[in-house]
Amino acid sequence: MEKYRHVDNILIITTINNMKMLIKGLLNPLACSVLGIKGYSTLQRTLDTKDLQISKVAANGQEAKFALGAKHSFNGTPLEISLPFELSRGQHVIVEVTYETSPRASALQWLTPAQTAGKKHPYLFSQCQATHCRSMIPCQDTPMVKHTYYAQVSVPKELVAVMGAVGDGQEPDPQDSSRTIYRFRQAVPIPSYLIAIVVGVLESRDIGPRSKVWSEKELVDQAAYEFAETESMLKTAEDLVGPYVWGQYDIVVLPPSFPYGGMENPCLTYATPTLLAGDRSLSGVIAHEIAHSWTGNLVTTKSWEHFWLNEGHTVYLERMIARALESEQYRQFKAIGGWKELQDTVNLFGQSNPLTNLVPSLKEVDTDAAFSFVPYEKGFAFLYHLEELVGGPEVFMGFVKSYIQLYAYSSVSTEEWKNYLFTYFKDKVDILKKVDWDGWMNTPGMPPVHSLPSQAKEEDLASFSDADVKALSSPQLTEFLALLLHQNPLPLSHVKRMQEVYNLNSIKNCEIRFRVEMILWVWLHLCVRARWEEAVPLAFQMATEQGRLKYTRPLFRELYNFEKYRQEAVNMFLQHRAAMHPVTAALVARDLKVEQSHK
Ligand SMILES: CC/C=C\C/C=C\C[C@@H](O)/C=C/C=C/C=C\[C@@H](O)CCCC(=O)O
Ligand SMILES: [Zn+2]
Repeated sequence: MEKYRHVDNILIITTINNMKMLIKGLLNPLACSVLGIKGYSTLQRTLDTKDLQISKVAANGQEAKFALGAKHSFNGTPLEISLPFELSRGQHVIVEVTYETSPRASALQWLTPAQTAGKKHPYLFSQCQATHCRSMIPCQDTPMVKHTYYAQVSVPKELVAVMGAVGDGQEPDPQDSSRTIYRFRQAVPIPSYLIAIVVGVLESRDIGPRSKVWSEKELVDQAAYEFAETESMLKTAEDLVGPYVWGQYDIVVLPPSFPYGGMENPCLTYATPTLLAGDRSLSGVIAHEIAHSWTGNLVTTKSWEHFWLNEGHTVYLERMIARALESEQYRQFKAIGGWKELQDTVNLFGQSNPLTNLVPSLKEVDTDAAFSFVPYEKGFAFLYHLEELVGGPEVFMGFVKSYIQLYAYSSVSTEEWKNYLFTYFKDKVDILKKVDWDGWMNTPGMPPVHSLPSQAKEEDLASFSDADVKALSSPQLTEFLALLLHQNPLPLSHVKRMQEVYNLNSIKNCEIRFRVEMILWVWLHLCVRARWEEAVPLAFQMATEQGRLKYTRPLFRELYNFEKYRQEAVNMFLQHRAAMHPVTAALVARDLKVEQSHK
């Protein structure tokens, strides 16, 4: 099968100025062969855009007429280009779009010097998944289309630019000696959501033969220590699923406003600074992002309805890496934690909410609002269930490796994945036919089968002694507290007793800034849910000092649900909104029933 069908290239020539990217994006020949073309005779080409100011379009150097279509509430505006000449089948044409981005581009967060660790220079980072690339580049903003790209980025010489691509040199900007040009090449075809750029006062440290860690200098040595296991994770993943095709594997630690734990941009994984626990206890997120180098970035979901193909397989592979590096018991421990995350999500969305389907309909649904742990943990639970049916982890990993080899560089749907599962396990078709496919794929709520190891039970909790809890490692203590979050709200007396015994509130003074971010988040969630007023100021501090959605949204929701502090929660959000990432601000506004901002 031709692996590179419809590969086209995007050339990005950009000058980064304050709050704007002035870009001349060039779409190369083959682009037009996939641009929603209705037929080779028509001259209409359509690209996705959002809040872009288009100044000029040319085709093979000839000015081309263009028009922006109807603006959608969250999907942006189609850019319709009329080519000034007829096209014949297979003909090549270069489409050149000159434009600039908006200060409110949803893919970009522009940080003032005050919001950075160094406090002297501004900072920019992009987050394109799922459909924000169109606010940065006019493109075919769908995971079913893959393209290579080459980029030339001009930035003030005090700043450094990195991208989700292999660096191709840098030199002073010939047009402005106060600026530097950085060049990048992504030679492996990728979907638009994996285009990534970070610009700031960045330093790097080598952490392996193909890996650097990047961040502001204030965090870079801590980050180098935290992510020192990267190469062993990469090698373990290669042993499991084949060669790493991307060349470089770097990690950039972003400012605390970054909304996610990590993001799998090829060659450049993004990481939240809340992973800098000081004891490498949160490196599972890096294993997750490394696993995406195969499941998600090489084999990609064809549309966001099939997102579970990216995330379910990646969580499964992440936990197989953990199994190889730690133990099968550790994989089970993480699986139990994942099942509880799934229970939380289903409780939050509602048992009958169709967005808790493994394959939801997303028609007219904002993917950011639809995002949850369902594709991750219901997807993992489903693959774990299949693993048990077909004969265990080694047998099922044979399928996963084969599926990756077959669909590498392509985009896949659930139906295609299922067809190959039946082909691969042709001697187990009778077993596979007994799977409750509709119950797993198209039914809301918890899975029809719970095949994970038994949960710690309520009575187990009671058996914990003070000494037991004090002996727990960070991840174990986090898991212990998370167990309590899944029970009914603790009485205020219990939470106060826990504070007496474990002195968890003092945890905020820990010498390493984020060491117990996760524990503190769970502990504060428990306290506010128990309506313990003494915990409220710390909860507000935690909810606003970092912007990881996994922490920020639940804390703001819990504070909003604490009647006495509802107005304070709204006021605190309004006070911090301008400094928040646009996606975080939009989602917390929705949670607190506050009007969206249109800055
Ligand atoms: C059913 C949902 C369909 C599509 C959603 C796709 C993307 C949603 C968009 O909001 C981007 C999500 C990016 C996630 C990045 C990293 C995650 O793997 C980890 C998030 C949890 C964490 O903070 O650890
Ligand atoms: Zn992921």
